[in-house]
Amino acid sequence: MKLQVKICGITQTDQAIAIENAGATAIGFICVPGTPRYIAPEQIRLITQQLNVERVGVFLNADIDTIRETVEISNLNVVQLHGKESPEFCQALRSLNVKLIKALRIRSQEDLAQAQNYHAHVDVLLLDAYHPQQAGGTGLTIDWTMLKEFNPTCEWWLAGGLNPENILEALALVTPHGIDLSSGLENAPGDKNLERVHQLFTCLKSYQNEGW
Ligand SMILES: O=C(O)c1ccccc1N[C@@H]1O[C@H](COP(=O)(O)O)[C@@H](O)[C@H]1O
Repeated sequence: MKLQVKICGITQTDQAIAIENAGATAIGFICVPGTPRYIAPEQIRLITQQLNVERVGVFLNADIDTIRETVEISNLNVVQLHGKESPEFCQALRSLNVKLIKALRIRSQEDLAQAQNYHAHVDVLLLDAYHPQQAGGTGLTIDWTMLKEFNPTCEWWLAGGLNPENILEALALVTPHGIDLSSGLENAPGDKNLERVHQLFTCLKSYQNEGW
């Protein structure tokens, strides 16, 4: 199966198109007001109407009505839940008919064990690094050696501090179905560095050529 590559925290149309052309399979938008990469639904729509790949909205403890309205206005087809949303909440979101990603912030095997409560209710489990104050986009990495035995019954994607310098080291230790990158490809929050994006896809070509 081809590795899924989500690039998150997009705020500019030209960068979104360049990142899609570079090989991303999903483009992510931060729908969390008050955070540095936040982008309003009407602005997201202007970008998503130009895209042909998956269009992901990232939410943090939002209610179902807010998520539904944002999905409709923004023309999203994937929802990523990055807060303390319960398995029951994930199940309720199935009514929206979007692909559902649940992020778990991992600092221990106990955090990882939470995955078993979610895999029946979502399409993808996304493992991100834990930070005591910030919900995401922290640039912190997970201790990848903790994930060696991780093998849920649904797809799983790796996130947290990935960048062109460390991606091959991570993928030598674990074999996720997808990867998700944000701050490791930025000039500043919300402003992607396209040179680093191209460096990433050059690294990934060598990974795919090795038969993964
Ligand atoms: O990026 C943000 O600002 C953000 C805000 C609130 C929730 C999630 C957020 N980003 C997610 O964080 C991970 C990893 O980011 P990084 O590569 O470590 O910078 C990614 O899944 C983003 O969707």
